[in-house]
Amino acid sequence: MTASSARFSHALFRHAEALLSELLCSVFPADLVVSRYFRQHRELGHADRGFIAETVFLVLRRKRSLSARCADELTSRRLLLAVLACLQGMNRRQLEGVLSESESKWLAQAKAVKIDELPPAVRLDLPDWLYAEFMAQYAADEVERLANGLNQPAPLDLRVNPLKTGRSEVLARLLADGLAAEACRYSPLGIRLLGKPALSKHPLFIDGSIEVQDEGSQLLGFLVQPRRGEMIADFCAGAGGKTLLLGALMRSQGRLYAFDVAERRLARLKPRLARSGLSNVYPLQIESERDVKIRRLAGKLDRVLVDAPCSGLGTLRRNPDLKWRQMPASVAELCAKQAAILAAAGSLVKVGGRLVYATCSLLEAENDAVVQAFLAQHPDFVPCSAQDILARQGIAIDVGERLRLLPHQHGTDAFYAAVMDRR
Ligand SMILES: C[S@@+](CC[C@H](N)C(=O)[O-])C[C@H]1O[C@@H](n2cnc3c(N)ncnc32)[C@H](O)[C@@H]1O
Repeated sequence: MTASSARFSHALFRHAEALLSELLCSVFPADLVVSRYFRQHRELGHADRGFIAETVFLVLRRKRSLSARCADELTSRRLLLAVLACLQGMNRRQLEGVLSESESKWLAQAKAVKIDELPPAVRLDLPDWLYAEFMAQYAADEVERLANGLNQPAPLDLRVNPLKTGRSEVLARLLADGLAAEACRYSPLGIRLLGKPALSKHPLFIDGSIEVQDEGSQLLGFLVQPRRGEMIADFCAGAGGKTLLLGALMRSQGRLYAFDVAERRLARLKPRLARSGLSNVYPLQIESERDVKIRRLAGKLDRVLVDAPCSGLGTLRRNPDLKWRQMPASVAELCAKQAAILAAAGSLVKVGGRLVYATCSLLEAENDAVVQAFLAQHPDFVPCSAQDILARQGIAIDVGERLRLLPHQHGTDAFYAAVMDRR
């Protein structure tokens, strides 16, 4: 039994069932649906929300193998019962009051299903097309480890804001507050929490000393390696996870443009900027990568980060629903967009400047293929070793030229990055 299944009650089951039913027919990302559900049910406390969210996310992660257990009756209720009994280890006595007589019999059969005998894509909870992609890219035992890594929940990582404080001060404060935390393995500014505490009211969060950011995402900022006083663009800034790090590494000196096509996302950067104490960030909504507003910057920027819109399949630990939403056709559309954005972003880089292309995808089509095509058309850009750039900043990681972070190897979300300097 997990810690959270110890909280089980009929009322919580009903909430999990209602939320899962919404999730299974929603066109919106799971995290949005879950947040909306909790806003509508303010009576639920932090621990109850934790139980409900953890349970429904586990169903989303393991939906394919759970469906194999549910056989012909695939309802939210059965998926939930299967997750609680087969994966959370709850017994009949604990499920008493929820289980009907006929469900008891069915659950015994569901538990008896031999997972090892299911086809690998079913057992690993991957859609067939994604399993085939992974098998084309990795050896079979690596696919097994990768899928298992992607099927784990992600830890909660923080990034310390060096404009406000230092990592050891933050660690000491968190420990004094009773929060289990440790320094991250690679990022010099990273802290990994060992639980999932609510942080939005913590004084260190409110005063901008910390931000929530996966350690892998932090490493992308170090690949850009911004310097004080430079002109830099975060081309796909979104809500600014990486913008804030770049600005802090610039010590708030110079000019950092935060472009994005999505006004809603850039709006979420504003309160974070206010907390961060940065004064060198210029958010700018653009119509597209060809927007005339950015043409005047052609050839003028020292560094440009392209954190490209992508399938997000490297973030399955946090967004398990993505693997059931993405399709080869949606990935093909993204690849065309990525190529167009990279070409536009590259045109802003000055001679001697740096372009970093990054995704949180695991697919070669969104990663190396996009970069190789760009390099073939732009001989003035030369690839640089990600490993060397990080080593020069005291970050020891064995990745080679292109950064490829994998959950089961590095404990981060999966990220890809290529660094190209313009000659
Ligand atoms: C991977 S997300 C960026 C996440 C962000 N960098 C962070 O660290 O929080 C990709 C972003 O690209 C933006 N985007 C999509 N098409 C774009 C385009 N043509 N030009 C610039 N940004 C674009 C999306 O709105 C989205 O915010």
